[in-house]
Amino acid sequence: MVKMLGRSLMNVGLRVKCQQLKGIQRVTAGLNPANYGDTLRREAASTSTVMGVNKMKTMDDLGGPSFMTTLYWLFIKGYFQTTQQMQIEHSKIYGPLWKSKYGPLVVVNVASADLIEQVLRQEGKHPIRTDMPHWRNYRELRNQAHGPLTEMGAKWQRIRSILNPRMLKPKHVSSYANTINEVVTDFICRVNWLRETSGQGVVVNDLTAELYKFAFEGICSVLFETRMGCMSEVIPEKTQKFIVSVGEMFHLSQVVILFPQFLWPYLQSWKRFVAAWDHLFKVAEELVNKKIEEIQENVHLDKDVEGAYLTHLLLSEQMNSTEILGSITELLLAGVDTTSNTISWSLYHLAREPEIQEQLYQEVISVCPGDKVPNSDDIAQMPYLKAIIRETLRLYPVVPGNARVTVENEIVVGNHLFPKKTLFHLCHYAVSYDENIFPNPHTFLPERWLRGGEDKSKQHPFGSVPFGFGIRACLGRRVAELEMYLLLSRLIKHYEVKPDPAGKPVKPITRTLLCPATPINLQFLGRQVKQAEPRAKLAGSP
Ligand code: HEM
Repeated sequence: MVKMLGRSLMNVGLRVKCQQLKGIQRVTAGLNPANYGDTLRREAASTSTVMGVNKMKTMDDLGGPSFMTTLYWLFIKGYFQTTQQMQIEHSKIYGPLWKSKYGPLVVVNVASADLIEQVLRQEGKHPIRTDMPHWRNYRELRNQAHGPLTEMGAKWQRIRSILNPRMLKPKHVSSYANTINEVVTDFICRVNWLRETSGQGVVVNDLTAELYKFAFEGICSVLFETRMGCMSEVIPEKTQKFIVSVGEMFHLSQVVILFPQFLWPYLQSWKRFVAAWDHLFKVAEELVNKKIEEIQENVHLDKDVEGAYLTHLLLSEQMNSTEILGSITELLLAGVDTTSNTISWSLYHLAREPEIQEQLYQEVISVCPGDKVPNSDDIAQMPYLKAIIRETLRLYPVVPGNARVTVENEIVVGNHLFPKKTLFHLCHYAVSYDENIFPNPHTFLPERWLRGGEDKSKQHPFGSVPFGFGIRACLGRRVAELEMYLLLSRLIKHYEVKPDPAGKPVKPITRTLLCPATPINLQFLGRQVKQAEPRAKLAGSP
């Protein structure tokens, strides 16, 4: 029966090898999460025998470091800032599934694509990442609403059903291209100004800090059709403080969580964490209120009320204003460090690998010759550009370790039965460097993502999932991709990037999100564009 199923699947063109028949059972069962779990359970029971009696392994049978050993790794061996690397080291010691203890909290670490797939396919109807007690505690303290990042259960599902359409549907997302392109144009002008004022020829220092401004400006233009002045020579203080607060909040997040909750009110880091959130909510509130006033004015003047994301949210009246504020704050916050860190790493590698950069340049000018500015349709014809972003996210997944708490059922993962409420840490960073899935894992090889490429056909669908999986996956994925494609294609069209001659290799660190440990400084050499784009004329030759 299974063989017949295998044959028919091959007949309809699915490339499934015969030895993966077990996989077929799971893939087909995976369409129904309940069956998927049952299949794993049967397999686990049939392979685990204790004194001749079938008995499934449990969490107690898992190895892993004690709390003291974990503290030793974090603070004596110095992995606190490089927990992504600790994933790799621990998986070498304990295998792909192990448990770690953080005080009373037990975390099950999962560091293989197969096992991550097993967890995610059993995540249930309302998946939960973690209960994020510190983020939730802030909202209770200030009486603020939860947004998509922090909400749970049916309430989360309701929020996503309201927020999803205009963030994820291709026709809506491509309508943001013009707005984003305006921000890109201003960024190119800013790069030109930075080169001129850096006093170091064509070097732009601390590119990531500049890209934070781009990303904030970009997400604000999508959500509010408002410009925040991030691209001007002097950045408004409030805007600059928002960007700093995002970084501060992510950084303090991983400090606060190490302490028991009753100690938080006495911690300096908790007070700073609260102050950072206060600023994020304050800026978002001002922007939401400004939009409400604009709409009211237009209604008063009997004008048509049209607009982008927030306008639709307000007009649809599906959420009250507190709920809108909770969601908008979380969207703004999620939109800053994510895209900017990714583009920083892409440019860092392109500067070091001129052949890859040249191939990208050729692709961009062949689709958009002369002064043509890429739009969404053009991007669809740039597979190499997309492969570069994909490969960047493999080497530097912004979320290096994701999580799931299984609240609905006990689940089977890797022949072990886990009770409800088990907290799984999905070690995406470690899996991204698995040489069985990605040969030469440390090499920046965009080709591996090209359709028809040898590597692509071998890849495991859960080998690199930078935007997460399933119904809880990244809400901003489509907007983030559009921003990154438009920016990278136009930057490379205008400039040849090269390493700073005085620069050193840059390594990643984890501050909840993966980011560069030291500033990325690059040279931006103007290309000889025959007909420059109007506002980017400033970006001339060096
Ligand atoms: C390179 C860019 C980005 C990457 C790699 C990224 C990655 C992720 C990942 C891994 C998750 C967790 C998904 C899961 O648990 O399965 C996530 C969630 C989320 N992201 Fe992104 N993200 C990016 C950009 C953005 C942007 C620009 C926005 C806002 C417009 C955004 C908004 C969100 C939100 C709201 C969630 C929570 C979704 C939920 O829990 O329902 N992200 N993102």
